[in-house]
Amino acid sequence: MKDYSHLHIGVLALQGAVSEHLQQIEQLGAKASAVKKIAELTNLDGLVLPGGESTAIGKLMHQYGFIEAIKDFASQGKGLFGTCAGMILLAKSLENDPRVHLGLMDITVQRNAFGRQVDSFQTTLEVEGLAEPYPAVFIRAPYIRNIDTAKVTSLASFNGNIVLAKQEKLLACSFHPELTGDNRIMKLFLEMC
Ligand SMILES: NC(=O)CC[C@H](N)C(=O)O
Repeated sequence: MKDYSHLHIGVLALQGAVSEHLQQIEQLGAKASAVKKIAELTNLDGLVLPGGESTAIGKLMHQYGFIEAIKDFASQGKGLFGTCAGMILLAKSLENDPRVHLGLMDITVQRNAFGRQVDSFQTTLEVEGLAEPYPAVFIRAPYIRNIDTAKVTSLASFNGNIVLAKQEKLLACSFHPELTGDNRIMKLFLEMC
């Protein structure tokens, strides 16, 4: 197994699925910390923005100064991985919502994009760079409507919509990679960090 013990990855712990991410990062051999204050960003190599409720997380991020602090973190070349609500937080624009939170990634994201009937589901995805299909769990998930193709690379699609994309050291996915035992997407992120 590859050694990631030199990496220290944070998980933004304002709301949402935090502990599963911490476990997955540790499973891969990196150091993992829950981040509740901006001072805890110091010395991290990367940060996961977890799934949850993007409006709630965004509000708390504004309240605690995380918007500026995370933009600054990204400008230092540190990695950011937005999963589900985290993808919404990274997006430069939202299709069905006037809000922009971090606005770091050149993608347009549609919230709750799969509608009510298929609220939550699991499927397998072909992912660029992975030899075997990846089991992906979607929970009231967003997807990417548009990317700036000069800057962003699509790594996986589902029914013609992008659900995993990368832009330099930013990674965003629609699904919850922390909810299956399969840590290959997290590993992709550690490689970027
Ligand atoms: N599982 C999730 O993170 C859901 C995201 C949520 N629907 C939102 O808009 O914030």
